[in-house]
Amino acid sequence: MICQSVFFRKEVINLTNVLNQSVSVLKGVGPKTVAALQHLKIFTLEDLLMAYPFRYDDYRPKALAELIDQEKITLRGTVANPPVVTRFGRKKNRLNFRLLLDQDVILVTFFNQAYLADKIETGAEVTVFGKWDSSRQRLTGMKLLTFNRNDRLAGIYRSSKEIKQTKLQSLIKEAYLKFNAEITNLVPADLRQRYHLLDRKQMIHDMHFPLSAAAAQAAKRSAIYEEFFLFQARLQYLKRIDQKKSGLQINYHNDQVKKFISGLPFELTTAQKRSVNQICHDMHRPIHMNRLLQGDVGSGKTVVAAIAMYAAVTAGFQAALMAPTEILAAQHAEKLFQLFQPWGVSVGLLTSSITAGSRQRQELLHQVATGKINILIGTHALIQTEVKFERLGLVITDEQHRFGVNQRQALRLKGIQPDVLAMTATPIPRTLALTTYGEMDVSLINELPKGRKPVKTFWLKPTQLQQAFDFIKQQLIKQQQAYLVTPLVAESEALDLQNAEQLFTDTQKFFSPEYQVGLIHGKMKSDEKQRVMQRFKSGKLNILVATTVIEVGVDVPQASVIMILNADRFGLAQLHQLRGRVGRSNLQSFCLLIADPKNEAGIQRMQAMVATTDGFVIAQKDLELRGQGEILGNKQSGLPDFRVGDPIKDLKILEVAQMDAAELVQRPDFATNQQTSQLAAYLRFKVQPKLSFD
Ligand SMILES: Nc1ncnc2c1ncn2[C@@H]1O[C@H](COP(=O)(O)OP(=O)(O)OP(=O)(O)O)[C@@H](O)[C@H]1O
Repeated sequence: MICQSVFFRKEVINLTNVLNQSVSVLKGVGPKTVAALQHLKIFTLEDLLMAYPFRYDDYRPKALAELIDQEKITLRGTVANPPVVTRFGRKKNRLNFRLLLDQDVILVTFFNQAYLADKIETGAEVTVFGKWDSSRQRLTGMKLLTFNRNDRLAGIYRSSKEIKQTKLQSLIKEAYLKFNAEITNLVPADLRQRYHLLDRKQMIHDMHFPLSAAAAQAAKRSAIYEEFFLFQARLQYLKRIDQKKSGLQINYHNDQVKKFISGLPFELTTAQKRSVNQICHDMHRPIHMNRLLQGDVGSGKTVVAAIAMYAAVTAGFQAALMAPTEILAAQHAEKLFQLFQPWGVSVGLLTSSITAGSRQRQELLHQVATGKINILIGTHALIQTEVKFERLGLVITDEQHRFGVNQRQALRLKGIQPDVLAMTATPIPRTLALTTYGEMDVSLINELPKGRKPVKTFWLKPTQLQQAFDFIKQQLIKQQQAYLVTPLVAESEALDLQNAEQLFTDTQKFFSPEYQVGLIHGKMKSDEKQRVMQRFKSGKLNILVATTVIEVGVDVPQASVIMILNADRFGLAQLHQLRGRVGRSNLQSFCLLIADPKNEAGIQRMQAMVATTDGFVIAQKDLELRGQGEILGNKQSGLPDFRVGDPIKDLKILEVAQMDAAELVQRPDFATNQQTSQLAAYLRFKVQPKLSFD
């Protein structure tokens, strides 16, 4: 029995390997085509087979009576007169001929395809795909088809300049014809039966070459389930491996950590305490920690991270903190420096503006490598190969969805199994959180520090700008500070900068000479930005005019008002982040949204912001509104890219597939059970190379 199952597993892996071969095994696929396919994220035969069409063109000839106006259809008939080519404009032409269909005659027009004239002979039968105009009884030809009795729905794929539609279609066809025997089911039979899903081979066939629209639809339903199921299974499998693997045991000094906590200028909230306990418990276990710290803006994640880092240092380890922007890295470094100085913990800051090869950089790297620096903070500069730690025990990533999985893995590579803590303020609903962070354990900070007052939010029209300025002045009189934010409005960065500069000038005019105004934007050099930020923090500047560079994490508790111009240009998640820059102390804070939205979605976004300050409610609303019109900051949700499934539109399928995958993969007999061994082998194969750094 044991022998059999081992043999069975080996065979499965071999089969998996066949489809994991490079596309170069196909006829006529040389290095150029390989490179072109790679741009479309197609590397292996399996990628090619799973590069599904985004729509279908119907190549089955229809009868005139069946046609609907403006529909793309195919007609087959006899050419009634020789084609006439008329030239117009500089390089344009039109080709007209009449097509006889039983008793009816219709006009066919091809634009700028005069070369087709040679192929259209009077009396010959032709098949034309095009757009039907019923009022003029005219077909605008798009394609002259070579008639094939088996023609059906033709898949239309995402193609590129380097690799054209027809080439892609023929490659997929070839891959399917040659290798379809290697396609094996990954979703176990009982789940396929339960949801009436297609066999995988049939599904892939019908996704590419469906016999009917209904067949394509059924295949798509199965493909969406499979995609979500495999995604989640992979995350769960990673988690399973992580749980089994031995990790670092960080024997921190409990008394020292307690002392450190009681030395903080405030009492931790219950949610912060709970998170600290969970993190410390994980670190102490000889099992690898992979935890997500989720908390709304201003909920106090940073101090929790600081306690974890301090704990690691008391056990003789180093810790690293990776932030998404230089401003944020510098802010963290400054705060942690102050916090840790009395405790004899050394903090270093490494960013790309400390230039390569400079003395300062060499010295810092040396101190990190020899363990003189206990805590290193930085941007993605931390993952460069030149950075070597003496004894890295804990890695923290801030706003982790901004880092790719590879970047996170590269940082982990730097220690021997360091524990990992990721922090995020993105309040995504539970189901979607599972999709993004499914392989992680989660600590949730679901309360704000005591005494915090919800930020009062007002929506004003651009004509009320004067009133807004007056209101801001009242706050400044009370020694408080203000942010004025302009979004990226124009296509060109230069124009955006002009907008910010204009606002800066207007603001100065209004508030000078009593109040000092600063300007910060993405085009400034990083040390310049930091200087401006520093002046704002120290209170030398009363107002900071900013583009969205201040969006994440900036912490200036004395700032109590934020005004956002053209607020309807932002997505809800981004507005919530921006608003989170105020309300970070006991001061009553205000958010003024200046907007004149042009569409319903914009109006609803403004209303949602006024109605609630709860990040989870905002996130839910964001999902509902998504797709209704262009919004900036769409990428903020941090959701992975799927090929066929849409995690928002297909949320129901996502939920079911996630639950099924999680349940299956965590079963003790997952790898050996006949039902799931195929899937286990597939996951092992998919996951293994990526984990080589472990
Ligand atoms: N328990 C607490 N009581 C009072 N103040 C606190 C508490 N915890 C944190 N703070 C303060 O609240 C402010 C916000 O905390 P922090 O910067 O850690 O929030 P965050 O969760 O990282 O926010 P964001 O996601 O917006 O960056 C800081 O000034 C911090 O010193």
